[in-house]
Amino acid sequence: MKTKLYSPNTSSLAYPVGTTLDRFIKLKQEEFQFASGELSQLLRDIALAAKIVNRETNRAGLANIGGAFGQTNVQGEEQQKLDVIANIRFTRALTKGGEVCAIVSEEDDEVIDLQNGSGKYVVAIDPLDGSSNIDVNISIGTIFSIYRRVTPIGSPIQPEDIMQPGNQQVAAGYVLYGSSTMLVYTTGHGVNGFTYEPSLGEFFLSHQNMVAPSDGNIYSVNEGSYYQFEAGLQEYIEHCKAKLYSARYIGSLVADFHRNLLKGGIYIYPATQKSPKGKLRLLYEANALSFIAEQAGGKATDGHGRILDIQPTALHQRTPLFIGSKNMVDEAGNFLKKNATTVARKGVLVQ
Ligand SMILES: O=P(O)(O)OC[C@H]1O[C@](O)(COP(=O)(O)O)[C@@H](O)[C@@H]1O
Ligand SMILES: [Mg+2]
Ligand SMILES: [Mg+2]
Repeated sequence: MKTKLYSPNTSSLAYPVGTTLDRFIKLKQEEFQFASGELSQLLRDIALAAKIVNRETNRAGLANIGGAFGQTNVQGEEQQKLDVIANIRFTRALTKGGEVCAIVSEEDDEVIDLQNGSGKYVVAIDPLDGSSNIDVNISIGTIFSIYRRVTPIGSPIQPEDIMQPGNQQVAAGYVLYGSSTMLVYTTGHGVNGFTYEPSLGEFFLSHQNMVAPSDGNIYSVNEGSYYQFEAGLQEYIEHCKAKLYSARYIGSLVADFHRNLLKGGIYIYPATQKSPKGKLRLLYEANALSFIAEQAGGKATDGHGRILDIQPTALHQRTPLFIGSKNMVDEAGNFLKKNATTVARKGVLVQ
């Protein structure tokens, strides 16, 4: 019997599979009559740094750049050597690129003011996400958000340039250093993914117009903290089990998010007794992925309201995150609403 080879239906795709990231960015820019090209260049700068971090990640075990750096960051978390290296690589690329005036990074206590009079953009970045997974060879990532500064270009940076809600992002993306390395981004016109071909040193369009399934059967939450979850969430998790959903949790937000974006599912990092505001950071983790989720037709909340509408009040602010397939995020929210007590049914008090 002859085997029928799988061939994707490419008739609805606007760009050929295999278009390079550079070319894609250029073609996209041409679609917007007044685009100046600076945002395009900024995306290229990020892609370049991602290639370098990809190389460092791949050789971490050989080049003595795995393991702890020996210091803690502003959130009191132990920095890994690769956290520091990735931070240097991305901030260097953004500084040299010339389009950025300020950077907020997980690894820096304060805003990095680049003193760049012509920089129009502010970038918030988690240079290396899931860093506890580096030394055990499990997928890690980078997450970035891009904002246009709101005060006049050339004037000193002001807090309102930095503390913008996620609904003001002009672009956001992530890099997944996984079984292959991918860059996924949005500029508010859908979501596209590019796979890195290391021998050619290029990202190629592989996932055009990504669409999040509106339903799914994967739930991703650190169930080790179950006894610290509020009652409504405990009930939602039991509902997932009753429905025989699959539990999948890598412990790298980018990887967990990416899987659920492709397959359908929900990722939850809720408030716990240990972390009453959750663990994830609004500015450089939740906002970017929420923008991407919405652009792909998914949803992101803090369990109650839209992540992208949260007005930040602190640079390293944390937020609970419920993100992924729209119907699943809605359903989880309904469980929280139905049982609004913050007391766990089994276990301890959350607040
Ligand atoms: O171990 P936990 O508490 O489940 O936390 C896992 C979460 O923490 C993070 O690792 C935080 O990211 P960083 O590595 O950038 O600090 C997320 O990627 C991940 O989803
Ligand atoms: Mg992170
Ligand atoms: Mg990090």
